[in-house]
Formats: sequence, C-alpha cells, structure tokens
Amino acid sequence: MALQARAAAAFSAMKAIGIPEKRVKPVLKNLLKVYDKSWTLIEDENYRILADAIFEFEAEEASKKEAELHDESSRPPLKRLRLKHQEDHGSSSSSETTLKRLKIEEGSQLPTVSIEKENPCAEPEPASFQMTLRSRQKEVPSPLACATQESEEEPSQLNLRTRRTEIEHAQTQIHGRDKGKRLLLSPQVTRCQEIEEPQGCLIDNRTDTESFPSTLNPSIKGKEPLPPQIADREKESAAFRPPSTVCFKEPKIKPGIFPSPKEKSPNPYSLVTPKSEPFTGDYHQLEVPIAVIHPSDFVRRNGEAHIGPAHNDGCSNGNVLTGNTAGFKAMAPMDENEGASKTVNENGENLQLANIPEASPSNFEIASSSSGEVKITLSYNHLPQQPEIHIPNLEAVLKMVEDKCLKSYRIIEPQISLSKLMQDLCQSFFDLSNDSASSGEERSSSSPHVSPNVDTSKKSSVEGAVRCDDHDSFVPLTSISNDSHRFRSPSEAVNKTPGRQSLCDQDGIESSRTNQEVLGNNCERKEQENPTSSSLDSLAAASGSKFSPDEVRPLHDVNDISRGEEKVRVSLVNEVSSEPYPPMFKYIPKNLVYQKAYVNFSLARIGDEDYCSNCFGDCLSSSIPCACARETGGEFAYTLEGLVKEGFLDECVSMNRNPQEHNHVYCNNCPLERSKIGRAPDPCKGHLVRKFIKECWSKCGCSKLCGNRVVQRGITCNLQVFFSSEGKGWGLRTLEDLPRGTFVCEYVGEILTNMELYTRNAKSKGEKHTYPVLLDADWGAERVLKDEEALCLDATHFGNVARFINHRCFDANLVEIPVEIETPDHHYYHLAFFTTRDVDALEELTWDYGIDFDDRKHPVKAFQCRCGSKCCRDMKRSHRTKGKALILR
Ligand SMILES: C[S@@+](CC[C@H](N)C(=O)[O-])C[C@H]1O[C@@H](n2cnc3c(N)ncnc32)[C@H](O)[C@@H]1O
Repeated sequence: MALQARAAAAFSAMKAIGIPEKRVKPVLKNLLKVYDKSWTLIEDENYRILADAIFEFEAEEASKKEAELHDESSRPPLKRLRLKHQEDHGSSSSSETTLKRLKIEEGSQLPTVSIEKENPCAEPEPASFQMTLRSRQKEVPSPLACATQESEEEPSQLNLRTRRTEIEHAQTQIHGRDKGKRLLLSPQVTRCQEIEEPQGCLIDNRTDTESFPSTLNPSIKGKEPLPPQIADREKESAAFRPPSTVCFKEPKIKPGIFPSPKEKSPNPYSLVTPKSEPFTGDYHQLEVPIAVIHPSDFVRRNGEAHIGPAHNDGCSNGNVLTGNTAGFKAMAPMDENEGASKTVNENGENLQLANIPEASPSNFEIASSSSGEVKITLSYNHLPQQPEIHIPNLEAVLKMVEDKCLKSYRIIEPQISLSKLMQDLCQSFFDLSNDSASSGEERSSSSPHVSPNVDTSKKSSVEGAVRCDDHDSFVPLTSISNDSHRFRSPSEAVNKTPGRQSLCDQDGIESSRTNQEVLGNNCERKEQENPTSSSLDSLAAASGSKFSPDEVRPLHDVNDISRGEEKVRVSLVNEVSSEPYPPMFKYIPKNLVYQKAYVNFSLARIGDEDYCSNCFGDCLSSSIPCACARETGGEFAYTLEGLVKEGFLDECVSMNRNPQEHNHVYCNNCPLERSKIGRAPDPCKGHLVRKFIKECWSKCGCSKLCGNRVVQRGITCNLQVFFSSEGKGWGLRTLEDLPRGTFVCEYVGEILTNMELYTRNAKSKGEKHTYPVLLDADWGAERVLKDEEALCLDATHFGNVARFINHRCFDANLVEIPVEIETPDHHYYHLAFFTTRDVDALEELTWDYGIDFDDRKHPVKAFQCRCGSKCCRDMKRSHRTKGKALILR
C-alpha cells in the first residue's frame, strides 16, 4: 500500500476513536522513526501501538504542564490539572479521547466502531481518571479502570507518570472513601450499569492476580454520609453518565434475574459474586447489583420482595453492602472477615459466595438525600423453606417501574428515572422536615412528629376492619362516610397535620373524629385477635401509635383509587360537595371468594371442548373459529378492534332492557327463594337465559394477546370516580371517548353464596348503599343448585370501580354481559360492562340495575331513583311510600 494511503488509513482509524489528525501526525512521525518505517508494526492490532503512543505522548505533555503549574497557588491543584488539560485539548475532545481510551484498553485492542460525539460521557474528566488509565496502560496490559473521582486527599502526589504501586495506592484512596460510589465491570459479568448519579465509574477487568487485596479497602461501611469533599466532587461531575458504549460485553448472566444462592450453593446464606472478583468484603467491586438472600427474614408477598422501611439502620446486622449500581446502594459488610465459598451459577460461571450470618436482614439503600439524612431502603428477606427464589436485578426493577410509569400510569416524560424520583423524594422529605423544624412550637403542639420509619407492624384499625373475616362484625363502612369528617381548605389541613403533609396537601382534609369513633372498636378487636392479617392499604385510616388520635389518613388515594391494582390509574374527584372520599372499601381487581362459595378453577374441569389447545397467536385472525367460539354460536363475540360485535351487543342490550321478551327458565327449587331465611319460599320467579362471552384462557394455545381475551386483561380505559351532582352519590365516568361495544370494567367483589349475602344484609340494616349482584346464569338448570353454587358478588367491602356505577333506568350506556374465563361452570362467571353506544369523554357511566321499584317485599330498601331517564321506572314513585329493594338482577 502506498505510504499516503497507509497514513490516511491510520488517520482514519484514529479518527474513528476520536483522535483528530493533527494529534496523530506528530506521534505517527515519531513512531515511524522509532520503528524504522515499519508500518506493519504500527498497523498491527488495529493501530494499537499508535493509539498507545498518542496517549502516552499526550499524558507526558500534560505531565509537563502539570509540573509547570505546580507552583501556581491560585488554583486548587486538581482543578488546575483539569483546566490545563482542557486548555490543551478542549474539553470535548479530551473527554472524547478518554472514552476512546476506555474502550481500547478494555478489549486490549482498538475498537472499530466510532463513539457518538453527543455521548453523555463526553465530559471533562478529572485528573485521576487519566492517571489511572495511563498507568494501567503502561504497567497492566488489559485491566482498565476509570473513575470520575478525583483524589483530593493528596493532590500533590498526583503524577501522570505514577508507577503501578502509586496507582494502586491512589486507587486505594478512592476505594476507601468512595463508599458505594463506583461501578465495576468484570470480564465475567459485564453488564453495563448506567450510573444515574455523578459518582463516577470504575471499570475493572482485573484478573484474580491483579485484584486489589481486601486490605486495600479497610473501611467500607456504605452507611456513613459521604464526606463533604466527595459530595462536592459528585456535583462537579454531575453530568457524567457512562453511556451504553462503555458496556464492553454482553452479560452472561440473565438480565434481571440472578441465581439464588440457595439453589446453587450448599450454603443458602450467601452473597453471590463473580469468580474473578475474589471475595474481599469490598462489594464496590461487584459489577452487577448485589443480591443478598437472607432466609430468616424474608417477607414474601405474592412472590415479590417488598420495599419498606429498613428494619434497622442497615449497619447493625453486619450485612451491609456497598456498591452503587444505577443509584442503588447495597450496604457493605461490617464484618469483612466473613468467609467465602465458591459455587457455579447457571451460566457455568464460578461464583464467590460470602457467608451471611443467619439472622440478619438484607437492606439495600436505593436512594438518599444529598447528605444522607433521609434514605429509602429496600429490604429483601428470604424464608428458609422457600425453595426457588430469584433475586431480581435492582436495575431491572427500576427499569420495570419506569416502564410502568410510562405505560400504565401514562406518565409521558420519556426520560423518567425512578432512581431520580426517589432521590427527589428523600430530598423533599429532608427539606420539608427542616421547614417543620424551623416553624417552631405551634406545629409541634398541634401535630405529632412523624418519623420516617413508621412502624408498619402496627396496623390501622381499618386494616383490621377490612381484614375481618367475619363481616357480620364489620362496622358498616357507609356509616362512617358522610358525616365522619369535617373539612377544611387544603392549606388548613396541611397546617393541622404536617406529619401527613404530603397526603393532606393532596386531599385537603382532616378528621374531626378519632379513629376509634370513625372505625369503631369491633374491628380493632378483630385485628388484635387476628395478628396474621397482613398490611392492606397504606392509605387507610391509621391508628398506629405514631399518630395522634385525631389524625386520620385518607381513606383512598385520590390519584388512584385502585392503589396500583389496575393497569390504569383511576382518579377520584369531588367538585360538588365536601365529601372527600367514598366510604372505605378495599379495592380488589379480581373477584375473591368470601367463604363458602364454590368456585373451582381447576384445569381438569376444563374439557377438550372448552379450550383451544391447537390455536396459536390470535384466535380472531384464524379463518376457522376455534372451540372457544362455541359458546357464541361459532363466532367470536369480539371484533378485531376488541369491541363486542354489533349483533351480539344488540341482543344483550335487548335482554337487559326487555327481559320479558327473552327466554327464562324456572327452578324446581330456587336457591334465591331458599335463601330467604325465615320465610316460606315463593315459587321461582324465573331466570333469564343469558348470552355469554367465552374468552380463551391459560389452557388455550393462543397468546395472551389473543383478541378473544379482553375482559381478563382488565381495565384499559381512562376512568374517574366522581361525585354526582344529581344526588346519586359517587359515580363513575370516562375520561375518554369510548366507542360502542368497548369493555369498560368488570363488576368485582367478594363471591358470596346467597345465604351468606342474605345473612350479611340482614345484619347490616341501615346501610345506605349495598352492592350485591346475583350471578344467576345457571339457575333454573335441571339439577338443583346447591347453596354454595348459588352465588353473588358483593362489592360493599371489597370491590373495584364498578361499585361506583350508578343506575339508570332503561337507556343506560353500559350493559353487563356474563363472561366465562377460567371455569365452564356457569354458576360462576365474570360480569363485564360494555358500552351500549358511543360514550363521550366525561359522560357518567350507568347501568340498569334491573330494579323492580315496585317490589315491596325485597329486604333491602330501594333508593329513590334520580337517573334522569325519560323512561325512569321510579318516576311515579315519589308519591308512594318507599319500601322497595335494590336488587341488581
Ligand atoms: C352500586 S352503588 C353506586 C355508587 C354509589 N352512588 C356510591 O356513592 O357509592 C348503588 C347506590 O348508589 C345510589 N344510586 C345509584 N343509582 C342511583 C340513581 N339512579 N338514583 C339515586 N341513587 C342512585 C343508591 O344509593 C344505590 O344504593
């Protein structure tokens, strides 16, 4: 190749890694001299020698300038070095170069891909970065380390010609002080952890022999607030975000999942560390979020770790891990002499296992205020008898929540960072707590101090109340609603209860009654009797010892009454009256059996004709309808757009509006009549033969995204609970236009037998609202329905948004359609609401309860209908004595 072409190729290779021609030229010339014009040597390994030489040359130049600057006393030494460096190369180019160097060194060869200029890493790097890098270049062939931290303790010792020993010493300084502030990548596990904060990044490819001995990291605790100078440094490098280009290799460990040491190790109480990271007690060195599995203290809720207050300060248990991976800080071991053992993970990699004392919980610090006063920790505990546990990658957890914010909660800020949110939370908490402290006695007398570590073991009486298994002793919740609060303006409420400020800010309420008054004593007692009842609603009224008796938490979260149980948030507003919340109930997204109801979801009960094993993907797109279309006459009920088909919907609406025009069946022994205890049963009044939708389900071969799975996917519309201005109490409305046939929500509640409902109703006389719906599709069947098969749904105490749907005679915009999902038994089914027409945003959603306002015998009094429909069945009723029943079909 011609000389010119070779030179051009060299320039272009260097350019690819960000080194401009003018910086290459002098070095290249020199090299050619030194190598006696041997281009082959220079071209070898993709111009590695050339790149090295450039770096070396520049480092030496910088070193000279550093020496020159040494005497200058006006600038702080480190700044001086950096400034000088910037002067030499311009900030952007220098940082760019540094990044390229990172890549070169990591793989021991030049990268062939270019790095984007707008790389967020392209910030001026501190001097120690260069020092470490260059020294490793010279003395340690492949390992690489980068750190944004500057060694401020001994700035004068910084010398770009530092020998390896000096470097290690300097690194020790960094290790020793930057608790939880670094990220290390090793060749074995090289998943890049993007660092949220400016703490910097250390990337390490050390082999066993090169690893820093544990003695170099003498005091890793991870819990102490950072020394101020470190905090300052963090600020300085605030813009530093290692980009994905700093990831060197694909992770070998499954992202998001880490093998449970319990599975892989003879010792289940172990920390997992990669093989090439000898156990030193310095968990800075772990390049992946550290998972600590602790058997003795694991509180598992539905298979998930829970985030909650730390059990203690995180240090006292002797299992504090340090390391900052994308904003998470696990807390470093107090006892660094803990032993280590080896095992092999599922990827065949050797893992170092560090023993953990049995009785210590494992806490991960996930965010904190800037100076460490306020912290959010995640505690992860593990019960020894639980066999298979995968500790999720904390980064993946954050990512998942961030995705959720984007998708489910419709937070549209694409750059949302959960870690940042949590840090803001800590900071705000700290700021507010300082504000309170400064505002003196006035507040302290009227409101209790709230410690961030609320003792969650002390459950509120409402929690207890809701968990009362026996609803007979349940305090009627409606009785605490309308008159149980006195309201003030939001600002007054804030002043009154600063400890609950964030809640009261939002809701602007305070209670004028004590918890006991509001909640009654029965359930308090029940709660004591039932210590196993788990924590329910953190926003429920509280009676914990940390709150004064007159301090009541909001009954509901106005931002999302479902408390995250639905895929969408369901907000709550009252623009009409001062009633801030509906009466207390527990939001559940799916039906739950109360006690005796017979609901059998077993796979074995689903016969061959009841599922589509041979389907694949979307059943709706198949030319031949599958077995699941059988219930709907060989045609699916849904359109490709997920709406109920016109004809099917028409029929359902007609059945609802004119039931007398449709087929009925009559029981020989009607369970409904049977349930009227103390009365001779009347003859069966007949049951409508209902149309059903049958959805595909888990036993089917199709995908979860199959078009014949609508109701089971849950609420997807934007809904809002609001206070109606027509005297109907709370109602439900849509916040978006809904086309005809749209699935809105399911009617969800406790599954009760009719007997149970009857007993419950008999004991809850005087309740303003009741929320029962009969499930009567199988009634009138040839066989006599057993009591435990005659079911209803009661949403009074446990329910979802559907419990707010008000009644409208005749022309309601919703119709309920039975849906078969998990069981072919039609004595149990889902009751789903679909729009009967196009519904505009902000329209109230209504449903015809099917009330016979003339039924004077019904045990539950009917309300006076205010539906406003021209066809209201209760129009004439105003002159009559009331005494009618609310019976929902
Ligand atoms: C299933 S709840 C609906 C939600 C209820 N409005 C609330 O505030 O919780 C049924 C109760 O709402 C009230 N309601 C529903 N529809 C009504 C209507 N058309 N007119 C008057 N009250 C109605 C009645 O008190 C009824 O017992």
